[in-house]
Amino acid sequence: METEVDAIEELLTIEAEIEDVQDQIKLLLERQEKLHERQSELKFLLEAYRASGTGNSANENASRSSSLEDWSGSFEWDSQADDVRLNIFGIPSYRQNQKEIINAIMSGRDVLVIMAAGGGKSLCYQLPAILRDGVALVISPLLSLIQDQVMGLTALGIPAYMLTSTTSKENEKFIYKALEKGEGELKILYVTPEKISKSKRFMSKLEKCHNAGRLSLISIDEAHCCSQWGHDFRPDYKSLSILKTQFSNVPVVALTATATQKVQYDVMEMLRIPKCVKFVSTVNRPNLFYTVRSKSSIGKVVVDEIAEFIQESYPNSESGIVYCFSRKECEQVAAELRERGIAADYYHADMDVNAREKVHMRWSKNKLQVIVGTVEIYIHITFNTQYLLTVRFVIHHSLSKSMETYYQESGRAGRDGLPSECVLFYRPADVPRQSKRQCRRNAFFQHFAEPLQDCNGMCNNCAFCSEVREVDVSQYFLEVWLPAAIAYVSAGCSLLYLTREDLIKRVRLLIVGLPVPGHAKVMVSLLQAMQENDQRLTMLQLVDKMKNKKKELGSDIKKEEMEQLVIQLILDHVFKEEFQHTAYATNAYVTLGPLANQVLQDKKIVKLEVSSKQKNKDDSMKSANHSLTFSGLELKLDELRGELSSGHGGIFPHSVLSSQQISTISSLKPSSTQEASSYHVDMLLLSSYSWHGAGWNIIPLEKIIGKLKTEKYGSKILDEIKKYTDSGPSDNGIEEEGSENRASKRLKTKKGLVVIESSDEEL
Ligand SMILES: Nc1ncnc2c1ncn2[C@@H]1O[C@H](COP(=O)(O)OP(=O)(O)OP(=O)(O)O)[C@@H](O)[C@H]1O
Ligand SMILES: [Mg+2]
Repeated sequence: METEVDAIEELLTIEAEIEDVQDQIKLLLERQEKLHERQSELKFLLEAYRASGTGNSANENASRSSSLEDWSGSFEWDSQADDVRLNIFGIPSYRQNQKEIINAIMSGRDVLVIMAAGGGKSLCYQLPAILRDGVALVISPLLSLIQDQVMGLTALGIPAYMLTSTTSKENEKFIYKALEKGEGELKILYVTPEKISKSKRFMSKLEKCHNAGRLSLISIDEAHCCSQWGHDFRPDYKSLSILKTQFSNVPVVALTATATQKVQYDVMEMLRIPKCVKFVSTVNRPNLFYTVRSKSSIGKVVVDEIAEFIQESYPNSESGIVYCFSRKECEQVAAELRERGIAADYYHADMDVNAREKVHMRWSKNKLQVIVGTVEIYIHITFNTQYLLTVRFVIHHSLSKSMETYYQESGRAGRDGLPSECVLFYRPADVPRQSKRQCRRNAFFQHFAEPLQDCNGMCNNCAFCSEVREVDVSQYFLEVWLPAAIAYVSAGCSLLYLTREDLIKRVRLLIVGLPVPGHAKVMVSLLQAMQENDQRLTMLQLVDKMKNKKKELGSDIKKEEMEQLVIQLILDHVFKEEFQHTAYATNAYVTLGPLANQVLQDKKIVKLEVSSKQKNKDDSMKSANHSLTFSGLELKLDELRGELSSGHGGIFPHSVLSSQQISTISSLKPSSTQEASSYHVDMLLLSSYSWHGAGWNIIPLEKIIGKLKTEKYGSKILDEIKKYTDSGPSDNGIEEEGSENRASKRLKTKKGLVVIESSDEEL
């Protein structure tokens, strides 16, 4: 005879099984979505092949086999490349894929590079540009980016020029002569895409350069601008297709930090490089700590929290960016941050050039700690990237327009590879899309179709557990479910004659009490009714309409919870989002999804996750304080690079010594400029973080910063080290650590599970 306990047990088993089935459905739906996406990409690609007449199996085979080629082996230019890398660029070792990309370009192949922001894409084309004979043409979307690159290269003694509206007549003459006649020293020439599409004169000079065999390579930076599917489509990038047509034997290198599969195909098609070798590095930025915080609906409270976060985490005025939704909001937030004692100013497209330049200057001289910018298109690249190298935190006061944009914007933090933070203030009302309670960086992996990687506790969900209570909103609250089931069984109903499905149905009917359907069902019915009347609703409109259903619901549910419910329904495929793009905005509508009927027919349980401990989030924010500050010798070297940069025509301090180089020098404390022993120093450098301290000062400075910088600044740097070491050990008597080590140790001890060990990414 079945007892009450048996029935409850069986009920629980069924519940678990149903959940399991639902999870599987969810996975299958996700898979279906991916397959659809891939299907449309392939169709698109085939069309493109047919249109450009390049679609034949030989090409496809060539493209496929290219990915099998080994680009990491030995090549004749290896030692020359190593020499340029270290002695001109001052870079001690390659990062992931850099060597392979350089080898492919040097072999004359077209290349597509997808590499994270700050991953080191520039070196991939700049190094071959130096090694190959002739002039390399670089197309970059913005003047400020171009100025930034040319200034950096000039500081390294590389003959780089730009041909833009700001180029002097004298330089223009020099450039044209160099292109036409090969006179003068010109290795890298930067232009905007408009130069290609609009200047016949330039194109004819370029043709002459090519005819004389002097066009060494063509590099297209921020290549996602080619694609209408990308977040920064630039019509002028379309005209770049002419380059491969006209200069078919010159290798084309397309580089971008963000490109979904669709965008990648678009870029290949647009630039006519179907046989290119593709290098996709992970989107992961292991040095960035991601936090999502709930955002108060009261503006002042949000600014209070931002100010408190900055002051507590970055007391030494480390730089950061705050992104806001509108220009007005930018100005307001900047003013409110100033009122709270933070050196902040706004930066947006409506400002005149002088005002913007002023902000640049104050920022570069460390007079401004925070730039408040708009999340509008281009902001992430309009700002001179050299200033961004030492950005320690990026705060989103408002959500970005898309995942790509968020990745780009937040990726402005920690471009020097050192620990940095990205904080997103989120209200469900901002946009109906949110990652579930899962690892924050998984959202990137999923979006860019990359296999999941370990977060290493570098986001607030993985680093700090928070208590989550699940509430069943499909019918009625979970708390009512079991007691009612027990009551039903106790009432003496014989359940033995019922099928499992019947059992569930009946128990549900009893719990629901028929006239009181759950919130999820009411919401789905409401949306269905609206759709039947051809009306579209945004999330806010839907939530608003739900307020009128209070009677039907029989209980109160807060607006925020209602918003959260919409999101949960989207995640559960009960609803789906539909985006409508206009020139100025993207409208997001909520529509019925594939599982809507399941809810209407009481076949699907919707559980709402309600965080019961807000405090955890706040604690996590405080614990996430792992700001990077210089101390001891690092501070001295930081001051020295400031002096040297202003003494060398106002170049960026970073061009003299990068923060990583400062860190390495402070750890290794070299005592000579040149090598005196036959150690395999590269190996030592790779492991320097664990071996720093007494005894390793046999490593010459030249091996850390390269010949060129050593010649220019070596004696001053060694003087500084000597002065510092002669003045005795630090006050507290503890062996000094590199800032990176301090930061990672702090992370380790505070959170118990965060590991940022030195890796091949870090030196
Ligand atoms: N192998 C390396 N080791 C150390 N630092 C490197 C290495 N390669 C590049 N860098 C440095 O990393 C920083 C970022 O490089 P770069 O500007 O090329 O990034 P990017 O990939 O073009 O990023 P973005 O998408 O933001 O333009 C620069 O300071 C560069 O000198
Ligand atoms: Mg770049």
